[in-house]
Amino acid sequence: MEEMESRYHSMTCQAKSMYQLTCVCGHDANSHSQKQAAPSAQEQGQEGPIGVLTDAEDAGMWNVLQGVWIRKDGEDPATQQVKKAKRKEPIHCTAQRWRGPSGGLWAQLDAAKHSPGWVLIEGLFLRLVVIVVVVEIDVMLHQSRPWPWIWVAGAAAAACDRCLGPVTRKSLQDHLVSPEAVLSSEWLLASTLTVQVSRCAARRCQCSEHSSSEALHVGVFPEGGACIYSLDGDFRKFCEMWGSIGAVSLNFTIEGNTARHPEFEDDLTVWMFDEEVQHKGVKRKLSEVFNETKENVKYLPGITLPSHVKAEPDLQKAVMYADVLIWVLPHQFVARTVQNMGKIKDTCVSVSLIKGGLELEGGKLGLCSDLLRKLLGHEVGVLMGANVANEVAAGEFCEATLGIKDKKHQNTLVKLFDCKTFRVTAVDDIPGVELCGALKNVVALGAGFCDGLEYGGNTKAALIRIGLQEMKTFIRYFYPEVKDSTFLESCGVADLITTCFGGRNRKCAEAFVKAKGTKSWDQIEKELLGGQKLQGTLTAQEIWPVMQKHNLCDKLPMLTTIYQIAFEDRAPWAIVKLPSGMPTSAFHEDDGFFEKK
Ligand SMILES: NC(=O)C1=CN([C@@H]2O[C@H](COP(=O)(O)OP(=O)(O)OC[C@H]3O[C@@H](n4cnc5c(N)ncnc54)[C@H](O)[C@@H]3O)[C@@H](O)[C@H]2O)C=CC1
Ligand SMILES: O=C(CO)COP(=O)(O)O
Repeated sequence: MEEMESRYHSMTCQAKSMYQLTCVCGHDANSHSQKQAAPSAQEQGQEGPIGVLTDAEDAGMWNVLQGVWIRKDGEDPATQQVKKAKRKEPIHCTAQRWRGPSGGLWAQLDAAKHSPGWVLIEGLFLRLVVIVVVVEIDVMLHQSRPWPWIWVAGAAAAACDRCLGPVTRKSLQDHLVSPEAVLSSEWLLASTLTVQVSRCAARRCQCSEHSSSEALHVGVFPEGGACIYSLDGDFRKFCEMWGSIGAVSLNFTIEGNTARHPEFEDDLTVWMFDEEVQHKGVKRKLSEVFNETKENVKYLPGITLPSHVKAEPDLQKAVMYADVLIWVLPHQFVARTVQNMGKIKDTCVSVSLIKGGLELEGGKLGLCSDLLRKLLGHEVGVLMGANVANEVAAGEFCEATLGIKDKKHQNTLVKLFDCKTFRVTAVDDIPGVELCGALKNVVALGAGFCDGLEYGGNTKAALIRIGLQEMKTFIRYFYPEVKDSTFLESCGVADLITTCFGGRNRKCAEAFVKAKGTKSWDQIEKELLGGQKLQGTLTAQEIWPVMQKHNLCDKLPMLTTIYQIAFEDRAPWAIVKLPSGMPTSAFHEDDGFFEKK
């Protein structure tokens, strides 16, 4: 788990500076090294007697800023065994230093605090070392792209952006070496390869701000992982650049945000459940048409998505390198999809946009995100809100609520999703967010009945209010810890309103009433949704046995009535004949809804 966290963390831009070894006196490794005259890159490898122990000016503590340190165990620093490990606590060193054959400077661990060993405090050729586990080498090698230096190039390009504008990845790749060369290489050889990369970056960066000596060096450990060095050790600049490589392997990013945040990779892969569609009079695969036209002609016609969004019909290929899986499919397909997914990265995190999929499990109400968490074995957050798809795709302003516990993931995911037209607020209330998303679809059926009966705005507003009240009662029954404030987020009241006015559940429920019992829900779904799926009816069926089992029907008269109209032939007008004596409001000022100071 620690390893997983470390890997994922390393891909986050928030982790920018944390792998850096810094002396606790406040200097970073670089500033220490600048106590002496800074030699050229070529000279650095020769500085100090190779393999001879020397005394530095200071013994002391070093901080591992990016959480990972490189060490050798045992008394003898000449050992070939190099280990990477996660570490948050400072490292205590003696004043003993040892310079390895490739110029790496090792400090002896203080035996009073650690088991015998050595820690790398300066990297090859340079004054400071930054070790970053970015991507596993096998992942890089099996990418359809030519070679991992694409990612390196991404960093180099970002480094040059300020002076030259974007440098294309293609042009940088021309200078790069083959992956096989690295696989067969020793770790020291990898450092030779880095020179080629840095030359490549330097050639493209000729402004006074980025001299060639500021280029990045990137090496690859034979056992996996990448190692990034800044040549002359300008730590601040390096940190800025680090952001661009740290999360650059996020395979799934939100279009638009990739342009704003260079730390996310451009590619956005969408697993597209393949089906045949008629396109310009010819039967073709949906994914093929999408990749050609960038339009999902079946599910989101009329919207052209940017060129870096790619459809992948092969589920296993689509997910195998993803760092973030974003779940947006009707909940009835979730379990089957997970079963067919094959291997995913250990460090993956999921975000579910799925509204529905509730299940009673041993008296507890299970959520779709619980199922995903159980099947996938990794962190699952939820993103819900007033987000009718075609409006979001058209770039109209809206908000969403991210429910997630883990702060590290929260920061990255907010950055991934949040933009000017899609504002994301994070809360740590997963059940509150997710259940609001699921239940509002049932209330929307009530709003649709109301429209089918051609009642006016006041009536619908009353239904929305009562619906929100019942949502809260239901949710609190199973999850008493759910916060009142969650209902005021986009996932609560806002999603309820938009769905009751513009959603598919509303639309189908209106048609259901107008058909006066002549059409089934399946028929209406087929006629009106063109292959899309209705979630509110399924969710109503999911919660009904739960409400019965827990004697909630009396407390939830509107949800009960909606179910009875939808599935038990109750007359639609019953929606406005709710029993009297219901609580007039679940939201009194004194129950915490308006959070007290
Ligand atoms: N459409 C919307 O406005 C929003 C939808 N959601 C939620 O996202 C989830 C998905 O909804 P939509 O994208 O609207 O889907 P949808 O209701 O339009 O259903 C069609 C989708 O299901 C996929 N599909 C069909 N058969 C499949 C199968 N056998 N296996 C896997 N996938 C299959 C199709 O490829 C297509 O992407 C739902 O839980 C919904 O509540 C959340 C926010 C907004
Ligand atoms: O969830 C949605 C908007 O946030 C979409 O709602 P419908 O499924 O009712 O269209």
